[in-house]
Amino acid sequence: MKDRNVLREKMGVYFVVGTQDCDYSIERTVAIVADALQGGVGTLQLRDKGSKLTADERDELGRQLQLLCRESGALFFVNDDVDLAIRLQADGVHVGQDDMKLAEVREAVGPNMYIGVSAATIEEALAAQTGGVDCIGVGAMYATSSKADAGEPIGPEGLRVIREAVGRELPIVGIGGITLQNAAEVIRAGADGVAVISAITRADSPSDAARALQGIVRTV
Ligand SMILES: Cc1ncc(COP(=O)(O)OP(=O)(O)O)c(N)n1
Ligand SMILES: Cc1nc(C(=O)O)sc1CCOP(=O)(O)O
Ligand SMILES: [Mg+2]
Repeated sequence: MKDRNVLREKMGVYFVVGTQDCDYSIERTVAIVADALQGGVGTLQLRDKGSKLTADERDELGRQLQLLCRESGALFFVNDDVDLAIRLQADGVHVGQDDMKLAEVREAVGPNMYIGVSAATIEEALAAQTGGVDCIGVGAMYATSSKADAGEPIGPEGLRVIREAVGRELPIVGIGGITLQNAAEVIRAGADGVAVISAITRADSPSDAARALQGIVRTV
């Protein structure tokens, strides 16, 4: 059953990943996720943008990652692919401004799946809130090399004005270029958590990186 407070808590360290972030290797992706979950990742999003996987391979990867999440008590989200989220009965699905519209996603997934939407402006965030979204991914916070079509960085000030506009109730994560060095200012600007790819996939130890991010989120 959906619970906004559980979602807010588990979004503290939100790990977004696909094989394209892990040398296009399914085994490496699974190993990095397993290690990162040990470090305290509370939400995992499968974001497969590589198109190098067959549909069956993507489903199987999703199943493996979902099982790891269940074992560690983390939430499992699917990016973009609403049908995959439904097939796996994921905890949540994330869509951007150019993906399936929020109302259609809700119609497709029903009332019990979390829906996250991307927002870079107050207008986008308020439209998502009015449409009944469960959480927002705000970005790009900083320059990122993990998403070729990320927009201009909005920085902590961009997130702060979105937080002011939507109020305290709606869970928000910052995303895009977030590192151990700048995560604190994202939380201080009003985010409930940080969504990252490279801060974990490129760390020597994914679990240590996740643990360090969790420490920052909890103490700021
Ligand atoms: C938590 C979170 N926030 C934002 C995004 C970006 O979604 P989108 O704008 O649809 O871009 P793609 O990820 O699909 O390239 C996200 N995935 N997760
Ligand atoms: C998936 C994604 N969405 C973004 C947005 O701005 O909406 S930025 C981004 C990539 C995040 O990767 P990294 O932590 O390595 O910068
Ligand atoms: Mg998308």
